[in-house]
Amino acid sequence: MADGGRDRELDIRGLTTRYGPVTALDGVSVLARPGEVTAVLGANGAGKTTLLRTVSGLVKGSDGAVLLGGRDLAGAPAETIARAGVAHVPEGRGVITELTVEENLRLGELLGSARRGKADKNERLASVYGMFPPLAQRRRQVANSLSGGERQMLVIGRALLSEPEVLLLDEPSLGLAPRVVAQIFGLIRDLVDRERITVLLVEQNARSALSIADTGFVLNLGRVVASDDAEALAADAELRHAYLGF
Ligand SMILES: Nc1ncnc2c1ncn2[C@@H]1O[C@H](COP(=O)(O)OP(=O)(O)OP(=O)(O)O)[C@@H](O)[C@H]1O
Repeated sequence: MADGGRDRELDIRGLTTRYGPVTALDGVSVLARPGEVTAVLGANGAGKTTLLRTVSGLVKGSDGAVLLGGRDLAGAPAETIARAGVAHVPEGRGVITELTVEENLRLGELLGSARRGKADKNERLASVYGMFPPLAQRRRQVANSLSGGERQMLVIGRALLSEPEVLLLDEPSLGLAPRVVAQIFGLIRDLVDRERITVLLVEQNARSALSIADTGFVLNLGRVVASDDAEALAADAELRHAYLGF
C-alpha cells in the first residue's frame, strides 16, 4: 500500500453534475485528506450521493476536477477510477445474499489483486476478519443470515479487500439502530487511524458523522454552504438547525 501523504489526498474542485435539467452538483469543492474522516452532510436531495457517484465515475460530471494524489480522474471510466484506488460503498449495501460471507469478501479482491500484483490475499482477508470479528464467525454462512450491522461490515470489508487509498461511504448508518451505528462508526474511525486511508463519509445522520469526522462539508441544493472542523460545525447551532437536523 502507498505510504499515505499526497498520494491519497482527494481534492474535488468545482464539480458540476446534471441529470437532464436538474443541476445536482453546482461547482462543489471538497478536500479529503489521508488519515482523516471527511463528512459530507446535508438534507435529502442536497447532492451527497451524486457527489460520490461522480467521484467514482458512475455518473459523468460536466465540469470540475477530481484529483487523487494530483492525478485528475474526472470523466475517467469507473473501472479506471476503482483501479486508481477509489472504493465506493453505495447506499443500500449491495450484499449478494445467496453467497457466503467469505465469497462476498473475495469479490473485493478482484480489483485489489489486479492493481497490486501479488498482494497477499489471505493476509488481507485475515486483517478484515480481525477488524470485523462477527464476519469471521459467520464466514461460511450465506450473507442472507446477517444482521443489518453485519451487512454493513461486510460491504466495508469487501471494499477494503481492494486495498483502497480512498473509501467513499454512502450513508453507512442507514437503517441501523443507534447502538450499531456507534459500533460501525467506531470501526471506521479505527480503520482510518490505523491505515491512514482517506475516507469521505456521506451522512444524513450528521451528529454521528461529526462525532468521528475530522472535517465536514455541508451541502444544500448542490452547493457547499459550510465547511469547517467537525467540532466547529457541531458547535454551530444556527447551522445545525438550518441544515444538519440536530
Ligand atoms: N438519476 C437521477 N435522475 C434525475 N435526478 C436525480 C437523479 N438522482 C438524483 N437526482 C436529483 O439530484 C438531486 C441530488 O440528489 P442526491 O441523491 O445526490 O441527493 P442526496 O443528498 O444524496 O439525497 P439522499 O440522501 O436522498 O440520497 C436531487 O434533486 C435529486 O432529485
